[in-house]
Amino acid sequence: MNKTIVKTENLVKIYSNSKVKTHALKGVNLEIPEGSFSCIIGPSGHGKSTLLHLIGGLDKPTDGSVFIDGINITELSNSKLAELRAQKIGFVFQFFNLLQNLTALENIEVAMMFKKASQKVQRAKAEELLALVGLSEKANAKPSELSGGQQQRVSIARALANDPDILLMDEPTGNLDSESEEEVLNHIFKIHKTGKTIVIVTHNNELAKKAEILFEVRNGKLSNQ
Ligand SMILES: Nc1ncnc2c1ncn2[C@@H]1O[C@H](COP(=O)(O)OP(=O)(O)OP(=O)(O)O)[C@@H](O)[C@H]1O
Repeated sequence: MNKTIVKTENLVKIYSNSKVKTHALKGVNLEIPEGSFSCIIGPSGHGKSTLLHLIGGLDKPTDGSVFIDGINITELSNSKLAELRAQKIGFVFQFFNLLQNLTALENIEVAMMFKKASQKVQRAKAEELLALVGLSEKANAKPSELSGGQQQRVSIARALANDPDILLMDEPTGNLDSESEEEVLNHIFKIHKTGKTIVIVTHNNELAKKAEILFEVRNGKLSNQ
């Protein structure tokens, strides 16, 4: 059994907007082993993205803790958290979030901005990652010149730029046709084989069937808790 790389303890998230309070997570405990492939499923609005964002340190819980590789990230300062996120976690979103004025290659290089490596080394790494997702010939294309599936493959390459241990994906195929979806999923499976821990929020039943671990979120709780 591999060591636990992600752990949550009694994770609670309440969004408070003026008069309305939404109890998005009501005490989630989970453990994810290093190198595993997990999916988070469940009905719309029940807390899946909230859980993923808290695991990745994109938002703070109202109560409870998130441990990444044994570090309680809920206790870190914002700058330490940003550092840990950059080193250990890659994110892929449904709508790609690429910078429109930059080429595919530059979008990947930007993610390495905070690294000390020379520009030459960063370019070589960006080229290697574009090749990994099968897009070497699109290095100089802007996002608007790429299909949805190709844009998502660039955003996966960008998420890998700092060689993170953990890849978190929020409905990575939610905006793709079935052909692009299959292509993107094949790249995700290939990346999993390199030893990365992968966690995907998805409504896609076929993808969920392939998960080694399935977490079902219902009404802010895991369905087995
Ligand atoms: N920033 C926010 N401010 C206030 N409420 C929020 C915010 N983000 C999410 N919520 C609320 O928290 C609850 C859980 O939302 P979340 O996005 O985690 O659900 P989800 O399961 O990922 O849904 P979907 O499958 O539709 O993406 C919902 O009631 C949602 O309206």
